Amino acid sequence: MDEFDVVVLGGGPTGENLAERAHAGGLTVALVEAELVGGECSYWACMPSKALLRPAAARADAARVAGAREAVTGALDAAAVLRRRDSFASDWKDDGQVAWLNSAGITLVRGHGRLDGERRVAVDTPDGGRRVLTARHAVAVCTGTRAALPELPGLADARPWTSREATASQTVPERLAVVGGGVVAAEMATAWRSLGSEVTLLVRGRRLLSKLEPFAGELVADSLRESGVDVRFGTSVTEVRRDGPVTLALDGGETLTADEVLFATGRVPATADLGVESVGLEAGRPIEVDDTGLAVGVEGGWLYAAGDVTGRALLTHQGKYQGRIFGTVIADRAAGRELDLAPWGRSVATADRRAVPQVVFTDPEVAAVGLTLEEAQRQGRRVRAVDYDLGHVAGASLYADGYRGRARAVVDLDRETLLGVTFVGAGVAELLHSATVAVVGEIPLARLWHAVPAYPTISEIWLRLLETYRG
Ligand SMILES: Cc1cc2nc3c(=O)[nH]c(=O)nc-3n(C[C@H](O)[C@H](O)[C@H](O)COP(=O)(O)OP(=O)(O)OC[C@H]3O[C@@H](n4cnc5c(N)ncnc54)[C@H](O)[C@@H]3O)c2cc1C
Ligand SMILES: NC(=O)c1ccc[n+]([C@@H]2O[C@H](COP(=O)([O-])OP(=O)(O)OC[C@H]3O[C@@H](n4cnc5c(N)ncnc54)[C@H](O)[C@@H]3O)[C@@H](O)[C@H]2O)c1
Repeated sequence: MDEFDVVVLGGGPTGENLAERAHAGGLTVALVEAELVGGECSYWACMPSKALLRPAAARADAARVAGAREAVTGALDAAAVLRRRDSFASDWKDDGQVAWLNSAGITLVRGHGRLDGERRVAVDTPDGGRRVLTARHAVAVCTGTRAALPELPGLADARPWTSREATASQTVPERLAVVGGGVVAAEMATAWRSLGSEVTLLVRGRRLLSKLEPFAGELVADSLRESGVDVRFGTSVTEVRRDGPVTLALDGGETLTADEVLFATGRVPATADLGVESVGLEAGRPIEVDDTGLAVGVEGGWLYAAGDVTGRALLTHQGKYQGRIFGTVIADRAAGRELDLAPWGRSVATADRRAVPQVVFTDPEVAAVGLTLEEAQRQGRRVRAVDYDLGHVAGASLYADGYRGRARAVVDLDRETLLGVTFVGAGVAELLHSATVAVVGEIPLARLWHAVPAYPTISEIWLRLLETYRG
């Protein structure tokens, strides 16, 4: 039997960060990984998807500026884009990340791990063996999610793409059907259209990106349509059949034939085959945690979870944030050090509730942090939405001819601080951190007037939002 202070289950970005912080706090740590160290993000999610999207954005930026436009008349070189994507996915090899684990003093145990009662993890190792690890202080579950596929006749036999194939495909399908209206659907429709696929986007609901401000999905849908994507709202797939190409039966009675179909229909937490029943939790459900990472409903204060598997915020940077905080908490509790549990304190993941930033790398980009107007109103806050057309900002009009975009700030009228900010437009991704700082810092609008944006940058949107609020 192997004994460590901490056993981390899952070596994605969250598990790596949690392991590193626990080790830096003086503990011995084993990290159990069933596939590749680095997790979904490195090989089948953030990195390859953004590598697929970046060439399209670079080309579109140039094509929107007279003078540069004339220099970018050809199509993207799909083979070169896919090769660059491969290198960002490290050719699906994890040597670099394993070297980092070794240098950080963390013990890697390869294999599929399962909880096996209190403080125990049983690992099925690749050589067919079984290794039981025990944890003196904590087990941390960081196993992430898997793609969710709906129950549809014929789907399993039709070999649909999930986010994995959509980010790793070595060929560009001539016709691609995309099912879903969330972030994966919008980004992957953008990416594959830019590489030459005829894309049909089948959205069950009435809008794209429904968790964000409504104008975000509207601007992205308009632009997808202009790029040639056939965007169909209020459309559901009822049956799937593959005989060479794939044929989708749609609820309106029509059929659609494509070479590949991507189901981008959400995620399920990776707890189905994790032995969670052995500690009294329900398989297939997210592991709910408190703000220090402790699993709710498990006695003894030894089981932690972080990242996507908790369902708190399905984003790499939020998982890493939780990993940093919860790893430190585990080390502090083991050493008997006092925790700082006040909101925004060192030992609690307050930002998960108040200030989650996200960039959707479509064209236009969507960058948002904190609450939308609808969420703030649902919480009963006294708020006002301040809107501004980004195209009217001097820096934006220099950035692109006919710049199209919009910004919204959600102002807490009682405190005159910001609860949320959304920017939609080309090149807004790098603006987002300014908004995150304003929301996390609860900076009064009266003080924001003194944060002077450089002229002529897109950041002048801050000044315009403040002027619009003042009236
Ligand atoms: C297409 C796509 C694009 C995305 N783009 C972005 C983006 O641009 N920015 C962003 O912030 N987020 C993005 N995300 C979300 C991001 O990928 C996740 O939030 C992030 O990967 C979560 O990290 P994690 O460590 O919690 O889980 P994961 O990255 O899923 O890692 C979990 C690890 O646990 C391992 N594991 C699971 N079960 C076991 C077991 N029983 N035993 C041993 N090991 C196990 C898995 O093999 C995996 O390596 C994207 C997601 C998708 C699908
Ligand atoms: N740039 C980024 O930050 C980025 C990129 C990709 C993914 N992610 C994260 O990954 C997570 C997963 O993204 P996602 O797009 O897979 O999930 P999602 O929950 O954002 O969207 C799922 C979509 O599928 C639809 N859907 C669900 N079941 C369906 C069905 N049976 N038939 C038709 N449509 C159905 C939903 O209505 C929704 O539009 C998100 O939380 C997202 O934040 C982030």
